[in-house]
Amino acid sequence: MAKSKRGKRAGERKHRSRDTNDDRTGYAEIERENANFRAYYVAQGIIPDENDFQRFWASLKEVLPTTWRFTGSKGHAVTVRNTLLNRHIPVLTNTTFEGAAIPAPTPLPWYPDQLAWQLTVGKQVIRRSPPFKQLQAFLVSETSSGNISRQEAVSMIPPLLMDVESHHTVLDMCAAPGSKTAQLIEAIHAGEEERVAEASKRLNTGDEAAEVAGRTAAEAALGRSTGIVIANDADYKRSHLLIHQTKRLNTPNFIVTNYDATLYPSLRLPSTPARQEYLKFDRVLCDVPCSGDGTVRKNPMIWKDWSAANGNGLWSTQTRILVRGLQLLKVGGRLVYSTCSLNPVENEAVVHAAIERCGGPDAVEVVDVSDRLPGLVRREGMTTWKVMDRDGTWFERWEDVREKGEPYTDRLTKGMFPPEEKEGELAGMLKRAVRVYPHLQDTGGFFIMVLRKKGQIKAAPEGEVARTGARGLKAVKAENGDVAMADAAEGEEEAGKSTNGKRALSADVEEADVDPGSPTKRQKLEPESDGGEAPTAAPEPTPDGAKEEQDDSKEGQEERKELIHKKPRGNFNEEPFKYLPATHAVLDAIKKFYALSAHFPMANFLVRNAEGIPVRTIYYTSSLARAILTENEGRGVRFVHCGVKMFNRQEVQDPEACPWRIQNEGLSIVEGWVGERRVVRLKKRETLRWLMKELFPRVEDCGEIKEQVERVGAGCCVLRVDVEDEEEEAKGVEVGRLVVPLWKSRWTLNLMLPKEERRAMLLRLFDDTEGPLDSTKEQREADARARKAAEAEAQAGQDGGDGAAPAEEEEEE
Ligand SMILES: C[S@@+](CC[C@H](N)C(=O)[O-])C[C@H]1O[C@@H](n2cnc3c(N)ncnc32)[C@H](O)[C@@H]1O
Repeated sequence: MAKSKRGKRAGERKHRSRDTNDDRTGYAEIERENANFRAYYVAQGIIPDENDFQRFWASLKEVLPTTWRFTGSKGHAVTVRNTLLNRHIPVLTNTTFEGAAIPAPTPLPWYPDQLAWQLTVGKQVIRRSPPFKQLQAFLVSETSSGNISRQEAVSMIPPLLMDVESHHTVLDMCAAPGSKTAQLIEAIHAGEEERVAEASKRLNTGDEAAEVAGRTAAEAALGRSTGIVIANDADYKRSHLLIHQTKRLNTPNFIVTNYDATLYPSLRLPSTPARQEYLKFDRVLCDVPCSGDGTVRKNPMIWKDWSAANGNGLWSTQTRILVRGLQLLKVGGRLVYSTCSLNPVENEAVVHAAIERCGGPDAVEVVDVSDRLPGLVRREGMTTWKVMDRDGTWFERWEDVREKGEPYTDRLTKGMFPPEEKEGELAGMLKRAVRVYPHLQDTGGFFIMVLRKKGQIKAAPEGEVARTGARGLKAVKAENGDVAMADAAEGEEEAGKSTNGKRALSADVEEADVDPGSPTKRQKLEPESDGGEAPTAAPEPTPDGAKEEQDDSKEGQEERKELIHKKPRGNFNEEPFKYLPATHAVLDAIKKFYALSAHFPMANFLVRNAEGIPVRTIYYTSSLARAILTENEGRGVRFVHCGVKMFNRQEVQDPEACPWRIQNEGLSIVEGWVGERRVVRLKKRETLRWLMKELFPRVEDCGEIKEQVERVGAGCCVLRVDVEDEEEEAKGVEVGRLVVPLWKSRWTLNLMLPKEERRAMLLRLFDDTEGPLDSTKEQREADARARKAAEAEAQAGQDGGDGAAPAEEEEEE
């Protein structure tokens, strides 16, 4: 039995050989071996059993399976997943290629609801086997419409261990490109569809008494999530990747910032005159920059570039990010620290040092997650390891480094070493880490540790100077094509600079004086240790540091003055976020036209210009996002993004039509609150197919919805699709419940869907591989004739023509 399993596996491998799978230019030539890399991990004893190590080492040379997640709200993700399950999997099962059995995709056993999958066949098979080709077309189409996200399996683990709830404040400190951020956003919105449906039924039937007592935020009464995800990245350009990655999630509970996470500022919240409140987080993710050697299967360049110095050089930044994360965490809150590195110096050593700096196990504990994610094969954390200097000298204890003196004391630091008490509480806690090795279940390598803050912390200064900083930081390709930063020239930096000064990697640091309670000021207060003395405790930044905000010295007053009307400095070019008054005339007109429910929070709309004028686009944010943006306005905070496009201005000639059309992005937020008079209901599958297929279908051909669209009149309305087709559903093709903005011109209709989404839906729901039809010439001519007739009518003193239908695809701002 075991033999036949191995045989099959070998067959699979045959199809995943580098020749067929690895098409990336030049990668095939890279030698997949590095004696130093191997010797390092043998010496570290990360996998003590020799045979096990051999398997581990061999697996690093294998090409990684393709893995993906179904994304978006759970209901939607499940609908798209069902197409894979019901339409593709039956055909793919028992497929052969050149006489060998080809494995169908399988769900990752530990990922909830079968929403993450892996495929182990090579590209050649995919290209040449018809069922796999069809699968590929499905994956490509759903990826381009944002329903599928390609993500490394192991990279999906950290957000699952964060236990995010809908009211949580969540900080993702090193977030770009944002695959984990997307999972955190999904977690914030989990269960929302059901809650909103229930609230909408309750409030729209006038049962206002049923508004939940004690829940003050407008969202809570509407069933919407009240939490927020703040995603941050030090790299300004990469912070924009976060906007792209999360675009299809259309969340108003989301802010992107651009800071060096070691210096992340305390953000203000609405306060009383007596006390300034600051934002603290229920959940923090520190998915820190790392050497990335766990991603070597995907990034073969690591075979060439690997060096122990990479890991040593990152220890200081990683530790400082983690300490800052713990400071920003609420007491009782949960922080996940993760890397795609196998190196204990970047993993257990960082957590160990950070916990010690924050007051030890009494203040911060490691959470035992061994019973979580059943099906995920893992190994426990390490409690002993050694540190290797870049010249190859190994050290078992910090004392040995001190004995040898320079240059080692310049390059290594005490915090890189394991706990002295091997049986102590901290060492015991380090075992609770989750180490995932590539050979355990055919993945990349990953490290995860879940921490809980037990009480207020006062972070001690860095006890030892990590003198491994470098002037230049070399980019190392890491997971998701991330650029992880590793030291290029370890030890080149002057002694001491990397502790209190900023590393080359740091974001524009000028903004650190945004908040008197920011870590920069704190660090200025921290005396530089000579490497052996007991560190003096430095207070945790605000809110405990709110006292500093009350500093009435001349210096303090000057500092506060400076904060007013400050602009973020450096390469930062973002328009301001200006909220519209709820009574703004434009909002009033919108409210009337769409007959918006009185419950909809009209105070949460913003525009992106300094004057606060609705020119082209109106965005919507959650109430908490509004509180954060407005409280920190003028403080120079580097906010990069917030808000979902809700209304776009459209030129219309019909005076009855509102020029502000609902955007597809914002529709799911507002649709439940749009009055019946601007709603059209569709029940037949064929009507939907036709509306998707035709770019400009004529009103007179609308069949079941003709009367309704004539009734709503010109402008934007909400199309509610609720198709019941048992026959198709039995074949696994669920339409589900859909809501789409529909533009009604005088003679034609236009479904306001982005092109890729329209294509993906045509393929998924109707097996249509051609995509939408441009309106036929005939139809254009008919439209032109109709327009002419309308003009003639207008001239004759009757109604004017209608505005041009908006383009099919939403334009970018
Ligand atoms: C491992 S990647 C993060 C991957 C991301 N969490 C995901 O799942 O898509 C590390 C990120 O940290 C950023 N980074 C590096 N140094 C940083 C710092 N000091 N503060 C904040 N971000 C930093 C890098 O630009 C990079 O995008």
